[in-house]
Amino acid sequence: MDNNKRPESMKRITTQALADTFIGEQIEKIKKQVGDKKVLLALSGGVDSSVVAALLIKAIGKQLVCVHVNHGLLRKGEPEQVVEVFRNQMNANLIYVDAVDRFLDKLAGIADPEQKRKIIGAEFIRVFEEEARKQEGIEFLAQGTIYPDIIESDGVKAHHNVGGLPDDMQFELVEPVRLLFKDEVRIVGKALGLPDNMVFRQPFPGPGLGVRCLGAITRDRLEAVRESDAILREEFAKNGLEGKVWQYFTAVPDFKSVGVKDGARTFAYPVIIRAVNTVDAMTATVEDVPFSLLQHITERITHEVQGVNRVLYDLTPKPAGTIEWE
Ligand SMILES: Nc1ncnc2c1ncn2[C@@H]1O[C@H](COP(=O)(O)OP(=O)(O)OP(=O)(O)O)[C@@H](O)[C@H]1O
Repeated sequence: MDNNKRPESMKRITTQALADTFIGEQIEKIKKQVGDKKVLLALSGGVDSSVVAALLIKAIGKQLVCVHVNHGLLRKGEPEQVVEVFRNQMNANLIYVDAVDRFLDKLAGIADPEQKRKIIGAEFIRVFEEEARKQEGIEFLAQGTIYPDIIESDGVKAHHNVGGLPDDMQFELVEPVRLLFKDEVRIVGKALGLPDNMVFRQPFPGPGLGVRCLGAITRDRLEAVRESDAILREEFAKNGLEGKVWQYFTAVPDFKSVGVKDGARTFAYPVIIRAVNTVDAMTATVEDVPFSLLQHITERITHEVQGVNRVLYDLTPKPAGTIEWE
């Protein structure tokens, strides 16, 4: 049987009951595959790796070693939430790596988006590899590969997660959600007791806020992206747009403009708001956000976020613009 093909008889997981059955089956499978050995997992706090972590914790408890890398490019509150949910609530074996300085030092002065992405990806593998080498007796690597990853890689085994590890570090893979579609992964995550804001999280680029802090990343602009993004998310949630708008975020360009505050001249950065809807990410339309809400968000960002004196709303559909700015 082709392990990479979803059997036609497999029912779409649409209810908690179906999710519970799936969870029960996977726990048995994982126990059988892993035995008393140790499993390593890179845990981003995104839906896929979080669901895999929760499943494995249920199946093998502390035999799972989760590694969460804080590279400084995560959204506000995310690294804290990973620690709270997995270490404090689920009692998981979680290694939290503070690699903020390491990533930001490597990225200093790098303005080209492609180069930024490459540096972030390569540094992530390096940090993960270092942590893996500190562990003894790891035989398995768990991954949040999902069915679209397999379909997109055309049946070739998808090492979508931590591909790039050196040859002497090849582990047997544990991929319990590999035959599931995203909506099913979310239902399974909910059945496993993961918080809604983790399970129904909007898509987030791999390089994180790094590609929303446009041009060469600086700490002040990165904080401006993180804080303005948190305000945008809070206001969208309060005003019924969370779960309705497909993706929304802020970006901060690397130029300043003149403004005025308390009667004095300012020279500070603008924040760009983007809020789009799409079916397949190939094209996207701009959300018609109520003007009064945009005004309120502008008021909050210009008052609460350091070093910002303007807010712009990106009205560009895809095409001509892409969803992300970099
Ligand atoms: N900061 C991080 N710390 C630990 N692992 C990470 C981190 N960022 C990414 N990963 C690992 O790389 C995988 C792929 O990351 P990517 O950002 O492409 O997200 P994804 O495919 O949507 O998965 P997820 O929903 O788990 O984030 C993640 O599933 C996770 O295993």
